[in-house]
Amino acid sequence: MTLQPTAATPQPDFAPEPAPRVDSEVGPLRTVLLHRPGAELKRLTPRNNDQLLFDGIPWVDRAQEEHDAFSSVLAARGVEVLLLADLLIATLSDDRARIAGVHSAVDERRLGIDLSDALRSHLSSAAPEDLAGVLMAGMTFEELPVAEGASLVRKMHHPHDFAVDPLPNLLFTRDSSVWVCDRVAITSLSMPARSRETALTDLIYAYHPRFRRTGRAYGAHSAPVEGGDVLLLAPGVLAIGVGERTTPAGAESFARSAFVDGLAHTVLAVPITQERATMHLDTVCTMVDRDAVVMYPAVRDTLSAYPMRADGSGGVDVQGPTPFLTAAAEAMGIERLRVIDTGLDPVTAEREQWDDGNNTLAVAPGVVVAYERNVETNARLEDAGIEVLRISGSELGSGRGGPRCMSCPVDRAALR
Ligand SMILES: NC(=[NH2+])NCCC[C@H](N)C(=O)O
Repeated sequence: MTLQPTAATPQPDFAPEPAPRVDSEVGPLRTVLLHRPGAELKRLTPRNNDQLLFDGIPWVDRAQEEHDAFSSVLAARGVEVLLLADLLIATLSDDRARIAGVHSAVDERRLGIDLSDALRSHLSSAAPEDLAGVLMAGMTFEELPVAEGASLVRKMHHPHDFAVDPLPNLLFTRDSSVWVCDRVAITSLSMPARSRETALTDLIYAYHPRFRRTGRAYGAHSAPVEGGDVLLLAPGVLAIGVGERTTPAGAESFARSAFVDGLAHTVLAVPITQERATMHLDTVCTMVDRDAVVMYPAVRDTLSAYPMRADGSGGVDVQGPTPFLTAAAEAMGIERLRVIDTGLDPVTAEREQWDDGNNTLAVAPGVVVAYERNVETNARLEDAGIEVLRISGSELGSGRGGPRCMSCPVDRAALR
């Protein structure tokens, strides 16, 4: 029986768009979320850059030029580029989003009651662009729109201290949300310098009209999982790096919730060294084709995995450890996962790994965006038949992230 709409049923006057989804690392990229670096980078100084997870002080204008060129390369390949600031500003025109946004920025433990009240009421009436500006770039005590001498906190802080911390790592949109199938997971970032980023992605996905129909993955879990650790090896197969950022509890909870939601049948937890150079799995390994990865040679033979599957009664069955490449191929249902042999001497390999040579963003199977500076790795990728779209990253790279870190795929076409 076909249900006929009653007169009271409002009819859409256009066919609804198919819901965005991401099932793989390499399916043709249709839509991606980037963040064009802005005023938040101007907050970096030699005194705070370590804490804010930058290895240098970027030249902001040049970083923006490099980023614009990155966006253009994607757009030229037919990718729709969404910019986080644009989405945030549009989101903040919704009053509920504005209230939540103000709440996320004002920390009573830092500001005390008087200053918090004053800042909340100021931000609540700010224009969406101005509120978005504060949410991203933070605010110093000197910039507080509150009369001098209003509170002890105000008097005793240095004018350049942050009343609201800046978020320079917003640039790395990969980490603060991750799409699995047709759902988005707001991650749980482990470093204090980044934890507030997810308040912004949470707002965007909750209130931006574009994502009204998007469901959530990973729910309100809080065990640390960062998107840079999550690789969608194939539909239904995830690899999750466990190291400096994602914890064993994070990987296990993410797997459990993916099984419950029917988003994956196998999740491989992959231990990675807990150090700055390898803060996420995508710093040592990214997919460049349906069945191929580029991998830091030093981990090629040692990377292992704990395969997790649903145990049939709501829990997680854990196996391993076993070699990563074998476990991945088995879960993906392929004979073997090809590793593009970068054949580099250990010193060149270490230098190019540090400069995000292994951190490529696939725009289609066999087509990746990579930093041009990693000359040797890129040459080997091309020898293996991968098309490399080079971008410059002399300034962008100072935050220790490459094309994959700087992008969050929102929609990829299915692999055939
Ligand atoms: N997916 C990635 N590898 N992201 C890189 C993040 C870099 C950032 N400065 C951090 O330390 O958190």
